[in-house]
Amino acid sequence: MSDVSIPPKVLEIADGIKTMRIRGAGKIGRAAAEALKIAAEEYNGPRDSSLFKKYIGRVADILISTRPTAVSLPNAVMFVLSSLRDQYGFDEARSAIVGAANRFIEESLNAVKKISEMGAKRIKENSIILTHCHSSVAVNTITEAYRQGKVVKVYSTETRPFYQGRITTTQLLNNGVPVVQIPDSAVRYVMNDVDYVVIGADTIASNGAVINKIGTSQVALAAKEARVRVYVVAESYKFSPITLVGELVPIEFRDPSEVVPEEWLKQHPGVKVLNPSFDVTPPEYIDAIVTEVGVIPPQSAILVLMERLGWALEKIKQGLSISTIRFEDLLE
Ligand SMILES: O=P(O)(O)OC[C@H]1O[C@H](OP(=O)(O)O)[C@H](O)[C@@H]1O
Repeated sequence: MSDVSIPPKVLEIADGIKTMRIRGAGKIGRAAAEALKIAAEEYNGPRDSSLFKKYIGRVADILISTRPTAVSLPNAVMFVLSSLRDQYGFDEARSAIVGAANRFIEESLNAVKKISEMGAKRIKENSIILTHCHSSVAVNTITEAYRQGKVVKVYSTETRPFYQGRITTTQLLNNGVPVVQIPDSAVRYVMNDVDYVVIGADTIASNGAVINKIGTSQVALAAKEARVRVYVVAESYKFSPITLVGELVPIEFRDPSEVVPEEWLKQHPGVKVLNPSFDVTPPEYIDAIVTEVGVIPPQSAILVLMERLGWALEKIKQGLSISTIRFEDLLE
């Protein structure tokens, strides 16, 4: 069965996520849904539902293994796969995957729009905002607040080592928003000037802790010291069901060459480099999380999990853990 080949476009998406050509938690989730859709449409094996499900499971496993931290990835995959029913024949199974993938992508884009509108409402006139890394939800929220005439300036951190902050800076600039690029180390220096920190999230734990780009917790610490409000803008599929049963969110560590050039490392062979991609900001450092289902205090994260990801909780209760799951074995 493993002979049924996986379409090159699907492998290209998986590689794009791994190498961060495709990045940003929401985009990763939508790309995974798109990949499952392509895999279903271009399946060229026998028209047998159990072989098809096993093949889709194999694709799901490849997608999930690309990056570990953003829960939007496994949540998107689980959303699409949970459309399969035991009694489905081949055609039904194939169209269930395509339909669910389309639904995920559409609902995801709608959620981003809704959050931007709700988030912009929380910003007062004449505000100075600081953002960290590149979150498409944060960029949309800030842009919407700017269109409503509320934003006078945005500080955008460069976000070493991958410099996603430069994407934020150029996107805001293209949207007409006055933006100032700062190095990450200047966050505390400017914080007394700032009215709001607006950031995205890769994963939100059931206790309201936010896992976001490395450096976020330092930004939140500086904001707390200066009594600046911190808003997290994130879709409900960024809430992690496995954290409800005590599992930790895995933090991704990336290659040392993102931090220092390989040439420099060769010249200094004794130097060890640590390159964590994400950190954890505790709920006490966050004023509100803006989701498409409402604005909540971080301590209410569990309610979003119950309301939006009840289907995933059912699977977890049955003993499934997304971090150890192999969809290929499951979908026989
Ligand atoms: O979904 P949106 O809001 O676009 O992004 C959410 C988060 O995803 C990004 O991770 P990476 O750059 O893929 O490591 C950043 O940490 C960003 O805050």
